[in-house]
Amino acid sequence: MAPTKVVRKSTEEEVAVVLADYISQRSTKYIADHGSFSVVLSGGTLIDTLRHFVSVTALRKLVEPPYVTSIDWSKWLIFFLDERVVSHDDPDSNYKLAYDGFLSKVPIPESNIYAIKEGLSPEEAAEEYEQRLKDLVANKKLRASPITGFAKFDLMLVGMGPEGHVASLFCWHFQRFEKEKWVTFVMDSPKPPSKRITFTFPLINSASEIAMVVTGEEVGDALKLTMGPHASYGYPLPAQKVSPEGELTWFLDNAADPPRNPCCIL
Ligand SMILES: O=C1O[C@H](COP(=O)(O)O)[C@@H](O)[C@H](O)[C@H]1O
Repeated sequence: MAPTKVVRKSTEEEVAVVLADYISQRSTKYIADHGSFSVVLSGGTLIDTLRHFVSVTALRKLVEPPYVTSIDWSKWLIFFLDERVVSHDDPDSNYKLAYDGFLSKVPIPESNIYAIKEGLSPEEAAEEYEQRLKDLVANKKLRASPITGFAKFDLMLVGMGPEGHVASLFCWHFQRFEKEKWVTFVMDSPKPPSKRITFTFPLINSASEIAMVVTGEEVGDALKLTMGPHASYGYPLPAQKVSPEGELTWFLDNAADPPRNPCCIL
């Protein structure tokens, strides 16, 4: 396992700037390596940060020069770390948030965007998404981890909830212990809407690289627990179980991790 890196910036705006550069570099690297760049998006504040009553995604710098023209978007493959079981035009849909703030502004081919299938039950939607991932691995559109056999995504962009959840893997829910399934479902998410599908930890941790993008003071307490000296004791928060085969980089702002209490300097 590669060491964890921490990139801390004063403001969320500065985080958005370094994050765009980081993603652009990874895009170049993975396309040169195997001809495509598989990116997994979270929902929540990663894709829809409410600031001054305006929705702005942490990926907003990617849709501006120089990245909007310098990145080879035709080689990107987009997946969703978790999704709410709602229609694609529902305001709760992670796909809709990602589409409105990011995907509609860059020329990623529609056929490279792997959204949840509409009109299925949560269980059916999870099975259908898992099968689609397995087919992509079988057809060599996605790589497989030589260690776990699960799909190996190039980059996952992961947010964290104020109580330490990641994807739709919540503290007191059994889904966080899943070992076999690639994608599972949730019927009673404590954060609405209740019905969701989500990547499991074995799939998440098979990734080449994970960027944890965590900004804002609401997540400060969970961040202290996740990255502080007692991180490995007791009942770990879901965020503490993020441990990819490849590199893990935390992108933080001062609101999440104030400098007077820098729990996160490794
Ligand atoms: O419900 C969700 O929550 C997590 C964290 O969201 P945040 O708004 O607290 O950052 C998010 O990563 C996930 O995709 C989403 O469905």
